[in-house]
Amino acid sequence: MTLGTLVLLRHGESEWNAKNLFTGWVDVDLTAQGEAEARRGGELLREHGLLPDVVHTSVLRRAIRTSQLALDAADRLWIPVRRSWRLNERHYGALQGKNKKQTLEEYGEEQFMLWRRSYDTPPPPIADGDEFSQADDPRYAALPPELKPRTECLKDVLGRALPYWYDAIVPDLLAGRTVLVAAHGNSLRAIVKHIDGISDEAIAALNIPTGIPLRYDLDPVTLRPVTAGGQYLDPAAAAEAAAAVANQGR
Ligand SMILES: O=C(O)[C@@H](CO)OP(=O)(O)O
Repeated sequence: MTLGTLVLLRHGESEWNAKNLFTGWVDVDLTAQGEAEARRGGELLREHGLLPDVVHTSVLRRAIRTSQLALDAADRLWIPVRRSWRLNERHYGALQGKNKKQTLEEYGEEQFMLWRRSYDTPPPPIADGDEFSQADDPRYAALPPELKPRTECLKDVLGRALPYWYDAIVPDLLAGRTVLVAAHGNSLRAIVKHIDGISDEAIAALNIPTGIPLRYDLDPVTLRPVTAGGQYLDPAAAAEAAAAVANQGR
Protein backbone atom coordinates (compact mmCIF):
# COMPACT_ATOMS: atom_id res chain seq x y z
CA MET A 1 0.00 0.00 0.00
CA THR A 2 1.27 3.48 -0.79
CA LEU A 3 0.56 6.33 1.52
CA GLY A 4 -0.13 9.83 0.27
CA THR A 5 2.41 12.60 0.78
CA LEU A 6 2.28 15.01 3.69
CA VAL A 7 3.27 18.64 3.15
CA LEU A 8 3.58 20.93 6.16
CA LEU A 9 3.53 24.69 5.59
CA ARG A 10 3.96 27.34 8.26
CA HIS A 11 2.14 30.57 7.43
CA GLY A 12 4.12 33.44 5.88
CA GLU A 13 5.42 36.30 8.03
CA SER A 14 2.60 37.80 10.10
CA GLU A 15 2.19 41.38 11.29
CA TRP A 16 3.20 40.31 14.77
CA ASN A 17 6.15 38.24 13.55
CA ALA A 18 7.37 41.49 11.97
CA LYS A 19 6.80 43.41 15.24
CA ASN A 20 8.43 40.61 17.30
CA LEU A 21 5.34 40.09 19.48
CA PHE A 22 4.14 36.82 21.04
CA THR A 23 1.07 35.95 18.96
CA GLY A 24 -0.53 32.61 19.85
CA TRP A 25 -4.30 32.68 19.25
CA VAL A 26 -4.45 36.40 18.37
CA ASP A 27 -5.77 36.52 14.81
CA VAL A 28 -3.27 38.80 13.05
CA ASP A 29 -2.89 39.04 9.29
CA LEU A 30 0.07 38.42 6.98
CA THR A 31 2.48 41.21 6.02
CA ALA A 32 3.17 41.89 2.33
CA GLN A 33 6.35 39.82 2.79
CA GLY A 34 4.28 37.02 4.33
CA GLU A 35 1.96 37.04 1.32
CA ALA A 36 4.97 36.82 -1.00
CA GLU A 37 6.36 33.91 1.05
CA ALA A 38 3.03 32.08 0.76
CA ARG A 39 2.94 32.55 -3.02
CA ARG A 40 6.56 31.34 -3.25
CA GLY A 41 5.56 28.28 -1.19
CA GLY A 42 2.87 27.52 -3.76
CA GLU A 43 5.34 27.97 -6.62
CA LEU A 44 7.70 25.50 -4.93
CA LEU A 45 4.85 22.98 -4.71
CA ARG A 46 4.15 23.40 -8.42
CA GLU A 47 7.84 23.24 -9.40
CA HIS A 48 8.20 19.97 -7.45
CA GLY A 49 5.01 18.49 -8.92
CA LEU A 50 3.63 18.23 -5.38
CA LEU A 51 0.02 19.14 -5.99
CA PRO A 52 -2.23 18.95 -2.90
CA ASP A 53 -5.52 17.01 -3.13
CA VAL A 54 -6.83 18.37 0.17
CA VAL A 55 -5.83 21.12 2.61
CA HIS A 56 -6.16 21.30 6.40
CA THR A 57 -5.74 24.64 8.18
CA SER A 58 -6.18 26.19 11.60
CA VAL A 59 -8.98 28.70 12.16
CA LEU A 60 -6.54 31.64 12.18
CA ARG A 61 -6.36 33.95 9.18
CA ARG A 62 -2.58 33.87 8.76
CA ALA A 63 -2.73 30.11 8.07
CA ILE A 64 -5.96 30.30 6.05
CA ARG A 65 -4.66 33.11 3.82
CA THR A 66 -1.28 31.39 3.42
CA SER A 67 -3.02 28.22 2.22
CA GLN A 68 -5.11 30.20 -0.26
CA LEU A 69 -2.18 32.19 -1.67
CA ALA A 70 -0.04 29.05 -1.96
CA LEU A 71 -2.81 26.98 -3.53
CA ASP A 72 -3.61 29.79 -5.97
CA ALA A 73 0.04 29.89 -7.05
CA ALA A 74 -0.04 26.10 -7.54
CA ASP A 75 -3.40 26.33 -9.40
CA ARG A 76 -5.05 24.15 -6.71
CA LEU A 77 -7.38 26.70 -5.13
CA TRP A 78 -10.30 24.38 -5.90
CA ILE A 79 -9.36 21.46 -3.62
CA PRO A 80 -11.43 20.52 -0.53
CA VAL A 81 -10.65 22.43 2.67
CA ARG A 82 -10.92 21.43 6.33
CA ARG A 83 -10.22 23.68 9.28
CA SER A 84 -9.79 22.99 12.97
CA TRP A 85 -8.84 24.93 16.08
CA ARG A 86 -6.71 21.86 16.89
CA LEU A 87 -4.17 23.12 14.32
CA ASN A 88 -4.04 26.61 15.89
CA GLU A 89 -0.81 28.15 17.10
CA ARG A 90 0.07 27.39 20.71
CA HIS A 91 -1.97 29.64 23.01
CA TYR A 92 0.71 31.92 24.47
CA GLY A 93 -1.24 32.82 27.62
CA ALA A 94 -0.42 36.13 29.29
CA LEU A 95 2.51 36.61 26.88
CA GLN A 96 0.14 37.24 23.94
CA GLY A 97 0.75 40.78 22.70
CA LYS A 98 4.07 41.14 24.60
CA ASN A 99 7.31 42.04 22.85
CA LYS A 100 9.79 39.13 22.76
CA LYS A 101 12.90 41.28 23.24
CA GLN A 102 11.39 43.13 26.21
CA THR A 103 10.21 39.84 27.73
CA LEU A 104 13.73 38.41 27.41
CA GLU A 105 15.21 41.49 29.06
CA GLU A 106 12.62 41.53 31.85
CA TYR A 107 12.64 37.82 32.77
CA GLY A 108 16.09 36.65 31.62
CA GLU A 109 17.23 33.95 29.20
CA GLU A 110 16.27 30.89 31.26
CA GLN A 111 12.66 31.88 31.96
CA PHE A 112 12.22 33.24 28.42
CA MET A 113 13.38 29.96 26.87
CA LEU A 114 11.31 27.88 29.31
CA TRP A 115 8.18 29.72 28.22
CA ARG A 116 9.14 29.77 24.57
CA ARG A 117 10.61 26.33 23.92
CA SER A 118 10.31 23.98 26.93
CA TYR A 119 8.03 21.00 26.31
CA ASP A 120 5.92 21.24 29.45
CA THR A 121 6.15 24.69 31.06
CA PRO A 122 3.26 26.93 29.93
CA PRO A 123 3.40 30.74 30.28
CA PRO A 124 1.06 32.22 32.95
CA PRO A 125 -2.63 32.04 31.87
CA ILE A 126 -4.25 35.04 30.22
CA ALA A 127 -7.09 36.78 32.10
CA ASP A 128 -10.51 36.58 30.43
CA GLY A 129 -10.78 40.38 30.33
CA ASP A 130 -7.35 40.85 28.70
CA GLU A 131 -7.50 42.63 25.33
CA PHE A 132 -5.71 39.65 23.76
CA SER A 133 -7.91 36.93 25.33
CA GLN A 134 -10.07 34.66 23.13
CA ALA A 135 -12.60 33.97 25.92
CA ASP A 136 -15.41 35.64 23.93
CA ASP A 137 -14.26 34.78 20.41
CA PRO A 138 -17.27 33.29 18.58
CA ARG A 139 -15.16 30.78 16.67
CA TYR A 140 -14.50 28.90 19.94
CA ALA A 141 -18.05 29.26 21.33
CA ALA A 142 -18.81 25.54 20.96
CA LEU A 143 -15.74 24.45 22.94
CA PRO A 144 -16.38 23.37 26.54
CA PRO A 145 -14.37 25.34 29.13
CA GLU A 146 -11.96 22.46 29.77
CA LEU A 147 -10.92 22.44 26.10
CA LYS A 148 -10.62 26.22 25.68
CA PRO A 149 -7.07 27.12 26.68
CA ARG A 150 -5.93 30.22 28.57
CA THR A 151 -2.33 29.14 28.03
CA GLU A 152 -0.55 26.12 26.53
CA CYS A 153 2.84 24.44 26.54
CA LEU A 154 3.94 22.31 23.58
CA LYS A 155 2.75 19.17 25.37
CA ASP A 156 -0.77 20.66 25.53
CA VAL A 157 -0.60 21.48 21.82
CA LEU A 158 0.36 17.91 21.00
CA GLY A 159 -2.50 16.64 23.17
CA ARG A 160 -5.10 18.65 21.28
CA ALA A 161 -3.52 18.23 17.81
CA LEU A 162 -3.19 14.41 17.94
CA PRO A 163 -6.93 13.63 17.72
CA TYR A 164 -7.07 15.74 14.56
CA TRP A 165 -3.92 14.11 13.19
CA TYR A 166 -5.38 10.60 13.56
CA ASP A 167 -9.03 11.41 12.81
CA ALA A 168 -8.67 13.80 9.89
CA ILE A 169 -5.16 13.94 8.41
CA VAL A 170 -4.03 10.29 8.59
CA PRO A 171 -7.25 9.05 6.85
CA ASP A 172 -6.48 11.40 3.93
CA LEU A 173 -2.94 10.01 3.76
CA LEU A 174 -4.27 6.43 3.89
CA ALA A 175 -6.52 7.31 0.94
CA GLY A 176 -3.35 8.13 -1.04
CA ARG A 177 -3.87 11.89 -1.11
CA THR A 178 -1.26 14.63 -1.16
CA VAL A 179 -2.19 16.48 2.02
CA LEU A 180 -1.27 20.10 2.70
CA VAL A 181 -1.35 21.18 6.35
CA ALA A 182 -1.13 24.97 6.62
CA ALA A 183 -0.57 25.86 10.26
CA HIS A 184 1.83 27.48 12.74
CA GLY A 185 5.34 27.32 14.16
CA ASN A 186 4.37 25.49 17.34
CA SER A 187 1.44 23.36 16.11
CA LEU A 188 3.74 22.08 13.34
CA ARG A 189 6.56 21.51 15.86
CA ALA A 190 4.13 19.32 17.83
CA ILE A 191 3.21 17.26 14.74
CA VAL A 192 6.86 16.95 13.70
CA LYS A 193 7.81 15.87 17.24
CA HIS A 194 5.21 13.13 17.04
CA ILE A 195 5.95 11.76 13.56
CA ASP A 196 9.75 12.01 13.89
CA GLY A 197 9.75 10.69 17.47
CA ILE A 198 11.80 13.65 18.76
CA SER A 199 12.49 13.70 22.52
CA ASP A 200 11.00 16.27 24.89
CA GLU A 201 14.47 17.81 25.27
CA ALA A 202 15.55 17.83 21.61
CA ILE A 203 12.36 19.47 20.34
CA ALA A 204 13.45 22.74 22.03
CA ALA A 205 16.06 23.26 19.31
CA LEU A 206 13.73 22.64 16.38
CA ASN A 207 12.35 25.74 14.63
CA ILE A 208 10.14 25.86 11.58
CA PRO A 209 10.60 28.64 9.01
CA THR A 210 7.69 30.58 7.49
CA GLY A 211 6.41 29.81 3.99
CA ILE A 212 8.69 26.91 2.97
CA PRO A 213 6.90 23.59 2.28
CA LEU A 214 8.24 20.61 4.27
CA ARG A 215 7.61 17.28 2.57
CA TYR A 216 7.17 14.01 4.48
CA ASP A 217 6.87 10.56 2.91
CA LEU A 218 5.65 8.24 5.65
CA ASP A 219 5.94 4.48 6.02
CA PRO A 220 2.40 3.06 5.55
CA VAL A 221 2.66 0.72 8.56
CA THR A 222 4.54 2.74 11.17
CA LEU A 223 3.59 6.23 9.88
CA ARG A 224 7.25 7.11 10.50
CA PRO A 225 9.09 9.32 7.98
CA VAL A 226 11.09 7.53 5.29
CA THR A 227 13.59 10.41 5.62
CA ALA A 228 13.92 11.65 9.21
CA GLY A 229 12.98 15.32 9.49
CA GLY A 230 11.33 15.36 6.08
CA GLN A 231 12.61 17.43 3.17
CA TYR A 232 12.22 21.19 2.77
CA LEU A 233 11.54 22.12 -0.84
CA ASP A 234 14.14 24.93 -0.49
CA PRO A 235 16.61 23.53 2.11
CA ALA A 236 19.09 26.44 2.06
CA ALA A 237 16.39 29.07 2.61
CA ALA A 238 14.78 26.88 5.28
CA ALA A 239 18.02 26.55 7.29
CA GLU A 240 18.62 30.30 7.22
CA ALA A 241 15.02 31.17 8.14
CA ALA A 242 14.88 28.55 10.95
CA ALA A 243 18.01 30.09 12.51
CA ALA A 244 16.32 33.51 12.40
CA VAL A 245 13.28 32.09 14.25
CA ALA A 246 15.58 30.60 16.90
CA ASN A 247 17.15 34.04 17.44
CA GLN A 248 13.91 35.99 17.89
CA GLY A 249 14.07 38.20 20.96
CA ARG A 250 17.79 38.80 20.62
O1 LIG B 1 4.44 34.20 18.79
C1 LIG B 1 4.04 33.06 18.46
O2 LIG B 1 2.87 32.70 18.50
C2 LIG B 1 5.08 32.05 17.99
C3 LIG B 1 5.13 31.93 16.50
O3 LIG B 1 5.29 33.15 15.85
O4 LIG B 1 6.33 32.49 18.46
P1 LIG B 1 7.54 31.57 18.97
O5 LIG B 1 8.33 31.16 17.75
O6 LIG B 1 8.31 32.53 19.82
O7 LIG B 1 6.99 30.42 19.73
